[in-house]
Amino acid sequence: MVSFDDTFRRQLHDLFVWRRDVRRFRTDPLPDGTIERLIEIACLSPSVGLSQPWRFVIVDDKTRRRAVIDDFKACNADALRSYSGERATKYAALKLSGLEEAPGHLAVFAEKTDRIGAGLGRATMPETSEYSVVAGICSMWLAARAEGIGIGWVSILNPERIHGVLEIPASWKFIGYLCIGYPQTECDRPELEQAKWESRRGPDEFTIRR
Ligand SMILES: Cc1cc2c(cc1C)N(C[C@H](O)[C@H](O)[C@H](O)COP(=O)(O)O)c1[nH]c(=O)[nH]c(=O)c1N2
Repeated sequence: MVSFDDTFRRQLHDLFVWRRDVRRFRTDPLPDGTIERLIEIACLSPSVGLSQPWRFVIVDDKTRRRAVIDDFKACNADALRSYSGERATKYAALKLSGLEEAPGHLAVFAEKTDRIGAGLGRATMPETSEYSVVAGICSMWLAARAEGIGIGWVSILNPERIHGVLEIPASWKFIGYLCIGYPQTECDRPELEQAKWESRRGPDEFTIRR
């Protein structure tokens, strides 16, 4: 049996508050095996029917990394064009990926056709495969922060191009691209809040009763 005391619960709460989406990384390398260990933690996460649909691609190859960075730049330029006025000025000033500096790159996919789990829980909601993979990413995100490692999720990418760059099986669905490394700074507020793009709102705004 394992039990958790108040001290642990307070620390866990601090972990939730202090986990950040990190875009500003130090360039020093991660100790060998760090990403593999974070993947192990992700694999402890809940998944629909225990289907474990997560698929991880550690991207070390410089040419592929460069192609991902180029894709980010193209997608980010497109995104900027969708804003105008003050929003466009603000958007242009945001740093929305740490792809250039982060020592670790990890692409995450969902395999929706695998027989693991025998389809349990997915018949009416096939999207639960993707939800399961996101649950895995969240575990990894928190576990990393507990060791002072930052993760930044990059979604400003073209999934088809990422598939091509990484030569990924067609049945894997792209979920997200993670930058992993040591953060330059720590903060208890999202960077988008600090940049006055959006602010974190209270749960009352998102909760109803029936
Ligand atoms: C699915 C998904 C996709 C993205 C993100 C998150 C998630 C969950 N976030 C990070 C996002 O901006 C961030 O989580 C919020 O701003 C809240 O900040 P903290 O994570 O609390 O620091 C994110 N950030 C960024 O700079 N570039 C990106 O492309 C994305 N994409």
